[in-house]
Amino acid sequence: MSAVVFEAFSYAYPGTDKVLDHIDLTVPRGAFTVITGPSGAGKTTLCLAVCGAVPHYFGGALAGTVRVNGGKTTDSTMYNLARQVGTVLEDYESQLVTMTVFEEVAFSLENRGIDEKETARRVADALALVGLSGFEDREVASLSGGQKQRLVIASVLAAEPDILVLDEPASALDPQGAEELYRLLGRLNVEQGITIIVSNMT
Ligand SMILES: Nc1ncnc2c1ncn2[C@@H]1O[C@H](COP(=O)(O)OP(=O)(O)OP(=O)(O)O)[C@@H](O)[C@H]1O
Repeated sequence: MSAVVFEAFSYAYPGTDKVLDHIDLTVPRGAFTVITGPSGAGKTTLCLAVCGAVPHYFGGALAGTVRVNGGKTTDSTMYNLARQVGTVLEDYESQLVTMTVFEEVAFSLENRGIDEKETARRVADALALVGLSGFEDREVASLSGGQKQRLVIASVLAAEPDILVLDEPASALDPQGAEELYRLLGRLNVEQGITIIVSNMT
């Protein structure tokens, strides 16, 4: 079974013309896929379709289907999809909701009723994966932009998704930061077997 399959998928936001028109795309399990296109091409919308925000959050009109791990996104909830798909928005700072690094990664786990011991294990593992071990007590506001982005990646990894979607993750990074980010994503792909989908401006 493929990780993500778009089948003749078209989509318009409420009140707009089609933003995506008849997309056919198969992302095999374990792939590292880069979606490129100019500004306004629909890269963000495509990312939002994988995590289910399109159409669950935005509404709008659609045709065709998007399947994640075989199931249609429209048959699932965003909550259930979040366990399968970790999403890092281009404006990743908007995903940060707590004071400290530990709380940030623990937040969604505690909301799901995962016990303290398992939460501590997952937080430690996720922070280690992104190179933020030892940052647990740091205030989120004190981190650099790149560190904040890695914290968001750790927060979504703590849910142990098998697919990671990142919308233009390098857009706010300098060349060295972008290289480090892609090295991290490569490790997550090769060592953790996570399917990666990244959008990137051409
Ligand atoms: N919430 C929304 N409501 C209405 N139209 C939208 C919304 N979000 C995006 N659009 C429109 O959908 C089209 C595709 O936008 P999208 O953000 O997916 O493109 P993009 O390729 O990610 O662009 P960029 O590289 O500039 O971020 C654009 O014409 C945009 O104006």
